[in-house]
Amino acid sequence: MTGSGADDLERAAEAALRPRRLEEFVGQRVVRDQLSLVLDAALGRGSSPDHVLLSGPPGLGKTTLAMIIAAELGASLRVTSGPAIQHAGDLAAVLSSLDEGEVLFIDEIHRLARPAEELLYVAMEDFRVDVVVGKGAGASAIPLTLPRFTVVGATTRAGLLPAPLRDRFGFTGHLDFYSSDELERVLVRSAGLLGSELQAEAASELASRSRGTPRIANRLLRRVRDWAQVRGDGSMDLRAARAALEVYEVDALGLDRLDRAVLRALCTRFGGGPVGLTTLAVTVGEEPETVETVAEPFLVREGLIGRTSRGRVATPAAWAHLGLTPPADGATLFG
Ligand SMILES: Nc1ncnc2c1ncn2[C@@H]1O[C@H](COP(=O)(O)OP(=O)(O)OP(=O)(O)O)[C@@H](O)[C@H]1O
Repeated sequence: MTGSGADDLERAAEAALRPRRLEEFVGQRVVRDQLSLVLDAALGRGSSPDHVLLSGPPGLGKTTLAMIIAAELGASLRVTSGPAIQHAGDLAAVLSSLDEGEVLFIDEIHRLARPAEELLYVAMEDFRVDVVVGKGAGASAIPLTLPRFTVVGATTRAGLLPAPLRDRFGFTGHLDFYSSDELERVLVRSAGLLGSELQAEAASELASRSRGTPRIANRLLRRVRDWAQVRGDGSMDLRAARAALEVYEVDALGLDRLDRAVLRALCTRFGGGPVGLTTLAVTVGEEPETVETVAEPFLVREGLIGRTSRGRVATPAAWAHLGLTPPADGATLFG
């Protein structure tokens, strides 16, 4: 199976488990409560809600919430992404095709090309796009009025959004990592949707090793189901969970191969740091953005990596987790 085929299967598997309504959405209590207020008020007024910006590391539920927003509003959802919109005309075409009350989801909104971003400012504020007709001196801008719509933007890099764009969102929700208890609830719910029973001890073990991320929890659940079916007796118990985690090299803290590669490079190649993101990424053979948005948020949250002005540094916990001894001169930033 080609890479894209495997990705399609993964996406289909994810879609089957995705919560459809706000009450099915586990955790993120503050964001859910705030969002519920915005949506209920808009529904009460019979109008479109303010534009919504959702930020946070990958796999925490931004896309899921965008779909839930449309479902709660009874509106259809249009999906696009920053990278898919290369020219202002691409965005103008999407915007001018929107119907009244539709929800436009723009994933990775921080990657919008500048001209498209500036067109979006006016569209979000005034529900208008200025369509340029003609070229050079004869060119003229014709204002095209748009129906009311709601933009839901998602980003893993909120800091990259220019203030004029960020200011046009009436509600901003930041999704943070989930607790083990919350991930257990995600896992039990997903197991039910898969028609399997996940034993409590197995749920707890998987939750503690899913890096605070529902996407990872669901992915590990499917791997445990595979193991139980192929090498076990079919039950998703603690034995199946631990065996599957072993096969997929997920350690006791929930670190996967990339996480450990980053920590090991930091400690063994750079003496614990400080080292720049790009240098670290090249050493582990990944793009800097992958290391920064996929691996680091969890490693920093777990107290294994520190981000300093001079670069990334390994904490004593990182050396201990890898079973390594820090440099004798104690030169690490953390004493
Ligand atoms: N709060 C939640 N409750 C239950 N399941 C969840 C929750 N959040 C996410 N999930 C599950 O995790 C999967 C990934 O979530 P989602 O695609 O929304 O993440 P994302 O933040 O948009 O990721 P990315 O930034 O990579 O696009 C979903 O398919 C969904 O099944």
